[in-house]
Amino acid sequence: MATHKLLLLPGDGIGPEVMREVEKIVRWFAKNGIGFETETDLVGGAAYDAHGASISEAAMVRAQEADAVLFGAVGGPKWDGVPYAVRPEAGLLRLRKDLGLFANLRPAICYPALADASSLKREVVEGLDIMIVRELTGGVYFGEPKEIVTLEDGSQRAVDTQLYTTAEIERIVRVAFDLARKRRNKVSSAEKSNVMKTGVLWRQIVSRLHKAEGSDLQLEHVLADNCAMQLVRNPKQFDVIVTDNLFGDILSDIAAMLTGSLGMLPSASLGAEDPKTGTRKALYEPVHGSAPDIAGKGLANPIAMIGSFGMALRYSFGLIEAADMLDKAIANVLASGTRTKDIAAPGANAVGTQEIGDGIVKELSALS
Ligand SMILES: NC(=O)c1ccc[n+]([C@@H]2O[C@H](COP(=O)([O-])OP(=O)(O)OC[C@H]3O[C@@H](n4cnc5c(N)ncnc54)[C@H](O)[C@@H]3O)[C@@H](O)[C@H]2O)c1
Ligand SMILES: CC(C)[C@H](C(=O)O)[C@@H](O)C(=O)O
Ligand SMILES: [Mg+2]
Repeated sequence: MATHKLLLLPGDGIGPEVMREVEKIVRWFAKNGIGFETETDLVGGAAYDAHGASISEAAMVRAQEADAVLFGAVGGPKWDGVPYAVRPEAGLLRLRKDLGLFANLRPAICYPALADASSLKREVVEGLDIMIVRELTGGVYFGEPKEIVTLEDGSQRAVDTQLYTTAEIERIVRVAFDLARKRRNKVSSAEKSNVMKTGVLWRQIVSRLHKAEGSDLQLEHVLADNCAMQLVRNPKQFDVIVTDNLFGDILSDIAAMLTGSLGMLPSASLGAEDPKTGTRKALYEPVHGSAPDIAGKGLANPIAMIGSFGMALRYSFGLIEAADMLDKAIANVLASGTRTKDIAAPGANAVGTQEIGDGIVKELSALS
């Protein structure tokens, strides 16, 4: 039996709570013929408290050596005063950058049972299945200079730099084109070419690549602010949305609410394929954060985290049947009315984090 090496980085707040539920799923698959070898390490505030850094060098080595990293969430008010370079979120940014995880796939799928849990009307979201492809290692998150400078008069000036190169744009657009070909053949490219030079370059490159390599696909350019509005007005017009790091961060939180809750959206962060081995570095994490307002109460929805493991089965291990089965198990649990508070109907009884994990394990057994 092949054994897949997983590094689990639960992190802070609800991170460890949702990771515990994934571990139940991993154990179920291990018992049923898909072997996983897991290691666990610290990241974020938990790593800062232990080592004074938001990820240790040893954990970075483990991440480089793993077949896939499962990441919970980092951050929280406890670390508000921590210096920028070692704040909890820096650990996540370092993992993305050092592992070269430039392609962040954030699927927003409205499960049939949740069409009434969305912020929007049932008919607007029923059957929704869109894929946001977010560039993850460039843009304003990493551009230099990035600093706060104190001026002569004692006042300060803060600078962040939005920077993109041709190569960075080309590789993320190719990921979006490839995904669209397996879906509904439509790509919407979101930027702000009306005010940003990076947006102008982005649009030029998307148009050029479309002509040269993607003429089988339908392409539209959409300004990012309009894209945000259209996601709320009529999200089903989209198939694949490709966008930069910051716009992708914001648009995916909007998309999450179309599916019922931020606790529903999984993600895959992928590196380039190694031509020799055909493998790629990968990290899987929910789109949500550490949710300090509900942490420690057993209320967190673990489906975004469990769905992220499903993406690992699909994208890192090519276990499509297992991934489909996990999706079906999630859909069945939701259809049975078992819901955490964030997706429960008003007035309906909600269950806790653990009941969702247990319910999904039970469904997996029923389906197998
Ligand atoms: N990938 C990450 O680790 C990540 C992502 C986003 C934010 N953060 C960090 O998390 C901290 C808190 O940020 P925030 O409050 O702005 O965003 P958040 O995503 O943690 O929470 C926003 C809201 O969504 C709710 N929510 C989030 N996940 C949920 C879940 N699984 N089930 C039910 N409800 C859920 C929270 O209760 C909260 O009301 C910050 O330090 C931020 O930097 C980390
Ligand atoms: C925690 C933070 C650095 C992160 C981001 O901004 O990319 C988060 O919001 C996300 O969506 O993954
Ligand atoms: Mg975000």
